[in-house]
Amino acid sequence: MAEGQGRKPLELSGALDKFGYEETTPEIGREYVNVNIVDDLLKAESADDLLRDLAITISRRGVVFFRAQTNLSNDLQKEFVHRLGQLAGKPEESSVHIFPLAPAHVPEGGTPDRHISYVNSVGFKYMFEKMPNMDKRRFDAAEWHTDIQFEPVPADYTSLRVIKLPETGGDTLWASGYELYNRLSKPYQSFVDGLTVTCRADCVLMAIRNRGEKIEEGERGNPLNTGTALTAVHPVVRTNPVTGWKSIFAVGQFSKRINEVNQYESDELLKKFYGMIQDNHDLQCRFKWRNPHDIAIWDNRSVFHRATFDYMNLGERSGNRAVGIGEAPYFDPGSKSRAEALGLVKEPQSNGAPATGHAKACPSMAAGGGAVCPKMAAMAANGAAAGGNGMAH
Ligand SMILES: O=C(O)CCC(=O)C(=O)O
Ligand SMILES: [Fe+2]
Repeated sequence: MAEGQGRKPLELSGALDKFGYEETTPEIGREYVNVNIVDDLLKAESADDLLRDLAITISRRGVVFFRAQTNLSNDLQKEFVHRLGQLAGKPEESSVHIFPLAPAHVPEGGTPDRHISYVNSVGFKYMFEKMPNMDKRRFDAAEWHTDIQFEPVPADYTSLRVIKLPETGGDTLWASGYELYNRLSKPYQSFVDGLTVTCRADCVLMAIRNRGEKIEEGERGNPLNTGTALTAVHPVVRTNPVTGWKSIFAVGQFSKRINEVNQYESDELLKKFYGMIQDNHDLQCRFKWRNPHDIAIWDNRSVFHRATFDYMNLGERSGNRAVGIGEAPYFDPGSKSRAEALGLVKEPQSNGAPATGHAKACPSMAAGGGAVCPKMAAMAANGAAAGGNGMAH
């Protein structure tokens, strides 16, 4: 049995209830208002309860934001992300990731630190200019991905604190992997459950080949993350140990090949998952960085994210990223989708379309086969909006 399989999801204690927040969209994202991570959480008397509840909240909402955390140093940011993971039950051997390449550019005032990745526009420019076949479009919007998916033991929580902002632009987007899974029909879910995907860091391997850069071969946050292969096999449907919910995990630039099907089918499936994110913007959220030291923390097990490179003439953008290492990904066949766990599953009609509102209560429509409700048809003819269960008859 894979490690973590059968693990019980974590429950909130309510420790965070005293803080105000706004849900970014119904599906994903939460922004806490007027909370200082250092004073109100890390150094609070009940820090463990607060941080455990925050980890659970990040895992449930996918991504959480705090504004203007000006007293959060690199060291505290690393401690923060590591403690979130520990309190949410990550294995003892997992710590904070070391990116396999040394940063191409440590921004002014930044100290070289192998546990911090500098997400810096000057560094990107340097990197992109040296990349063959880098077309304009890919320069404007990075690709959807989940961080360091090429490691055998990849990320749980990533924290990104943006320190230097352009005049405008540089928003980051997140998309819910839970909801990608929810939007597949039952037979499709059964088909993808249990498949595996090979992930590889081609961009890093290319930098080594083309620019002769040296790889960090020592432990990168876990004894299993070593060597130069930068390749791992993971489940296509991953169970999040904190929520117990299933998520599609095979999305983005590192996901190369679905192993149990032929090349053509693998290409099709990967394209389908990626396309579902692009076609369903109601499972995404977008964050506008407004102040230096705004911070986002997300759960890479169940969300994807994407940077926007639309600010190149509008000033430098620079962020400090600390990435926690979680557990080896697993698929627990006993786990549920988020919709099933929360009782949000809609009953399918015989034509496969989900029955909602009036359609559930109406005897004509419940008969299926595309039968039309006479009352709704009459109301539509009168120009009235038909909806809700209030029209049951
Ligand atoms: O710069 C951004 O908006 C996000 C970059 C990114 O992918 C990351 O920090 O993991
Ligand atoms: Fe990333």
